Amino acid sequence: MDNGREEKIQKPAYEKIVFVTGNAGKFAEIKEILASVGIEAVQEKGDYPEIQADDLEPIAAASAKAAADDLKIPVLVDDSGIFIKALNGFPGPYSRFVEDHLGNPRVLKLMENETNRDAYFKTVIAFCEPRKEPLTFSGIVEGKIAFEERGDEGFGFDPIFDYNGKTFGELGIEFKNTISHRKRALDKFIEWVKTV
Ligand SMILES: O=c1nc[nH]c2c1ncn2[C@H]1C[C@H](O)[C@@H](COP(=O)(O)OP(=O)(O)OP(=O)(O)O)O1
Ligand SMILES: [Mg+2]
Repeated sequence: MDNGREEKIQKPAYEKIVFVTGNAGKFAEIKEILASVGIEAVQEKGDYPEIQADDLEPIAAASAKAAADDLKIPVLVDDSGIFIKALNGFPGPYSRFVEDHLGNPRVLKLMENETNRDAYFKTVIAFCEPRKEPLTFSGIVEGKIAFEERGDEGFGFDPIFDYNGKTFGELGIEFKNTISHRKRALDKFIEWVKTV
């Protein structure tokens, strides 16, 4: 069996890749997901500008390009957010600002009189090589905004995101990593990286 070609298809082209993020919770999830397919993620805490846009793709792409050109190495970035239906998608691309300035209790307050609790998390993973154009891979997971914070695992909005009766804060990273927006986006990146 001549599997020079087969091996190229199966094996990720990158055994090690720099992931640019200042968020330890995000990085812990990413590290585990990539490790499961034999890719070592190394965290780079650089803080690159995040442009303003209505959705996450252009934000992730611009950050990845800025980081790759500055560091002069291929990089991954993750731009994520929570989109609440009753609030017309808010906070979406402003999720970080809302986490920092309002926090979960005040998001719950905004949702106090809302019967439609539907929400989704979305992650856009952007990959960029120096002086090349970025590629993006997205994933979402649907759930509901809980009525109170529950569970202390995870980070950010995890304690108010209810997935089939339990919050991500209660479910923990191991389960979250099987169905999350981040896992779904990374799976698309992993599929792509096996083909290059
Ligand atoms: O799975 C998640 N579970 C709960 N909360 C989450 C999740 N994923 C993102 N989040 C929150 C964190 C931050 O408040 C905002 C994303 O902002 P985002 O700019 O992507 O991340 P960040 O500023 O924390 O780290 P960095 O830009 O350095 O990667 O949504
Ligand atoms: Mg950020």
